[in-house]
Amino acid sequence: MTTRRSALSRQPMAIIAVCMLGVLVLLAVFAPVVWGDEAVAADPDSIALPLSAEHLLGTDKLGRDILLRTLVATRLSLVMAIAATLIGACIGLLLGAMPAVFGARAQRWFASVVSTWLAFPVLLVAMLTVVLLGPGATTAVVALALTMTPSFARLAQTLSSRVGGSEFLAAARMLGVSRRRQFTRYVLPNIAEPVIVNVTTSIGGGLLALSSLSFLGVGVQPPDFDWGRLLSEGFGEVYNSPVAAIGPGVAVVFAGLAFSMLGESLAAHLRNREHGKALSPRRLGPAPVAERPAETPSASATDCAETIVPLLEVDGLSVSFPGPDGWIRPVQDVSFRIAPGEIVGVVGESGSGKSVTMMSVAQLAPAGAAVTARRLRFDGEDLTGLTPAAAGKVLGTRVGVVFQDSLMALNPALRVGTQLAEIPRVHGAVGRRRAHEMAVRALDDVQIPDAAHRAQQFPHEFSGGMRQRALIAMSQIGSPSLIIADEPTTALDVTVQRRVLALLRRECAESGAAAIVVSHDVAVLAELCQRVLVMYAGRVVEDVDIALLATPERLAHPYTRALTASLPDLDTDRTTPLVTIPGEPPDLSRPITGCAFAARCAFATELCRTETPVPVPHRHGGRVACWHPQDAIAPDTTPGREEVGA
Ligand SMILES: Nc1ncnc2c1ncn2[C@@H]1O[C@H](COP(=O)(O)OP(=O)(O)OP(=O)(O)O)[C@@H](O)[C@H]1O
Repeated sequence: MTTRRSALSRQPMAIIAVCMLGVLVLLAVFAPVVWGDEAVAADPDSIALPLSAEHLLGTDKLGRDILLRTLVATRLSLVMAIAATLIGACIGLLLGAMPAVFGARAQRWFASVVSTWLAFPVLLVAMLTVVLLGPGATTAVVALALTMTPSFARLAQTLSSRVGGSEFLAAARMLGVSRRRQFTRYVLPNIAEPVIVNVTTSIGGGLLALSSLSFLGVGVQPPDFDWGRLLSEGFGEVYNSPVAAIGPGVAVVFAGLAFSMLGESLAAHLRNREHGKALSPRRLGPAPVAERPAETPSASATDCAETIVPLLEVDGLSVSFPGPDGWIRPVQDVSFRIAPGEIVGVVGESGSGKSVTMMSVAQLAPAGAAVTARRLRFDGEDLTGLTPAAAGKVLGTRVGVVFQDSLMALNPALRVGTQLAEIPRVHGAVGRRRAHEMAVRALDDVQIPDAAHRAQQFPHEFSGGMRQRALIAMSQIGSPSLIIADEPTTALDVTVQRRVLALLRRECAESGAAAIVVSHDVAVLAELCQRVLVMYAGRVVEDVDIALLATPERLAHPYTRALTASLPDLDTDRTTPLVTIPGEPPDLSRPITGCAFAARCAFATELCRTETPVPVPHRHGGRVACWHPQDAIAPDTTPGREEVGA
């Protein structure tokens, strides 16, 4: 709550809006008390006076001071606008959000009522109300509330439809939570914020609408007066005293602006909060770049396959996100190479930075990420220092990405075939018909039955496995040299997983594309990959031949050993509890001294707690970043490590 208040109080627009509202509230409370009598008492000696020092806005035809009347009218004008908006919002919320806790039939009925109501012209509703109730302040409030109700209902309907289909509400229903409680505890809190923002801005609009009604003579009736009434009277005298209409006019604009600005500030604040409570990068200073000890050769320079020109070469990749207390560093000094046609796995505990690393390589880092690298080369082209947009252009169709969540990765509003065809159309300047043929062929290639028909369908009409295959087809359609698959089978059941994996392997074999496959699943990687990068706390701690995962005693890093024992695979008995690695991964928002795994490692020494190990070539043929590698093949003779011992 403190954060929320302080974040809002940093917005200049919010400060101005609150000051303006403060003035209005003071006037609404005190003006009628202080100037109430003066504002209504006629003075025959001061009839229709022009502006003067005594009467800054002149007087009306009964000799009353127009400025004082404007100030006194603040209370009635605000109360009416707020009341009408709140009534409209409450009825709208009931109509729009209540159906979420009833069945689909009720939702359809309520949706029809709201749509019909929305179709009525606003003026017609207002006129009808006046005809039925007769002119007056109450009528104006009712008329305004009735015209506001359907738009609030539509907003609530849209917002609550997401909650209506949510699993937590379904669970509440199953638990027998009453409808009233479902509405107040489950639906309302989840739609409250945007509704509150809308109510605030609507009060500004309501003020204008009420003033118009009073101006037209169907709102507040004498002897009562609001700003609209005063405007109407002022316009009546516009030829004698043009300033008479200025006061109430300015008041309406002032109050309308105050509410609109407050609403906008609230909306901006909520938008910012969606992106986390992070400090702005400007306040945080430049993003940190991981230092490499001077005497250590670059990991990529000592990497395997020296003779092969790598397809992808990543050296010293670091990714940071602005956080509430400083930079969060989920990826630090990551280096690796991928040879053409090679399939490499990436494994590590949740939060170890696998996805952020690979998405950063593909120039798809999440918004707000600060990505730096000493070297980033793809297919002979140097991407170092390019903006993500420029690097993304270079990568074009040469990198295909298979995302984890196929439902989120596919555009729900476009047919699957159209989405696939978009790639050759945009990147290959291929004609519409040819691009569509390519899309159908790509779907057929990934064994989607009746591909021509399926291409016409929307993503929600596909099963999870089919969507994932469509994503693989999408990643292939541009004939990429590298596929980055981020947990491509996590959401699928075991049988479908195997089919999707076989497909991915076949696609890579046929096209000769290299692939990076991020997964929690050792079996997935074992079926696909030749090599695996093991990540811990944002660093690659071991780079090892996939075959060694089956023989943990030959793995060098204590973390890799613990991880292979803890990760489930396709054949894991899910009814028995999984082995867990004792301890917690480190907090990435704090600087880590030494090896990040030291606190959880049985072999850690003082050196591990003070010096960060970098990946160096190891006798198992890969690389390992550990002061005490554990493989039992031969005693550790790595220079500089003898004195530490295991
Ligand atoms: N948009 C973001 N803003 C701030 N921090 C982020 C953001 N995205 C990721 N992170 C940070 O990066 C860390 C690594 O995330 P990443 O998704 O790469 O982990 P992962 O190893 O792929 O985990 P998982 O296997 O659960 O997907 C996260 O724990 C989080 O702290």
